[in-house]
Amino acid sequence: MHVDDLIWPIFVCEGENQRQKVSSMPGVERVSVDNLAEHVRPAVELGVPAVAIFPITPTGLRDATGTEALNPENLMCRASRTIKDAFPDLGVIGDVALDPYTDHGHDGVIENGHILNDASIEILRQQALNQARAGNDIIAPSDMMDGRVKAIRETLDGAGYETTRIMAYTAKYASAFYGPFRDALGSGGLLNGDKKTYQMDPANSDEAMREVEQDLREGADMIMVKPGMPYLDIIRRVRDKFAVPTFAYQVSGEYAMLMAAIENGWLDRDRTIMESMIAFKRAGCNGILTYFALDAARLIRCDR
Ligand SMILES: NCC(=O)CCC(=O)O
Ligand SMILES: [Mg+2]
Repeated sequence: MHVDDLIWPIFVCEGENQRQKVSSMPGVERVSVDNLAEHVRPAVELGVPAVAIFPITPTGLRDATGTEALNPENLMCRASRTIKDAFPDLGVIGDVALDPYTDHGHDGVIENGHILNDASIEILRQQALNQARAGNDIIAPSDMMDGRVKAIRETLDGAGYETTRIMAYTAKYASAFYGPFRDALGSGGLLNGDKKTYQMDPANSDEAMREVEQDLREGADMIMVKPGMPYLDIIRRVRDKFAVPTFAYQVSGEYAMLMAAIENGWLDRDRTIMESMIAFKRAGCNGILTYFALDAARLIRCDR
């Protein structure tokens, strides 16, 4: 386990001098762009190689097709430029999906209650390009539409962003463990229905193999399994079958669950955090997206 294995997800909000607590994720904050460089400085100092930005779009900027996702001045783009200006060597990852921008909370566009796969992809490819132009090093499509990796790769290559990498949220399960994240983004109350027609069934493990095969064929550089701890078997299957760079996302619900027990004194903080990290490595992960990234980095460096 190395500090190099860690990716820190961060929440960015509008306003000035904001640092808002996320009640269901103790220790996690939403930070405004003016505070962002200070916020990520410890990650840089600890040697964490990358952050993943999650913007909180004000309700008034959300609409049915996620128009704000394509705005070069949106929160994601301003956050990305701010981080890159302050710390050019810190990797910046941007999610591509419409859920932070839609008024219905779905990852794509909806018609008569159904997600429109191909119409969504046409927007997602432009969203990816918008983020690449802002300086994101890695585009991380988390929408789960079929064919989006190929479309995004073609769009990036066509615009001269051949070196912008794609980390595909490939095996993203329709999970209850995302609850606190939707709380952090303020999208929980907005969501109409559920995401089961495009995210995966937790009972299905073979489908994850087909999803990985497809995303790799379409040009994904790295693939991700999400959530993390309840899906270690999927990570192991992916590593054994494909031996490609594989990442896990230890999601908000996993963080909330561990923090709740830690704060009650029911679990030992440091040992629990590190054991959860080591479990990902043992399962075959090359990297871990985790809200514990700074804590884990300090523990690894033993300078807490
Ligand atoms: N696309 C990013 C997420 O959905 C994160 C989920 C979580 O942390 O619960
Ligand atoms: Mg897929």
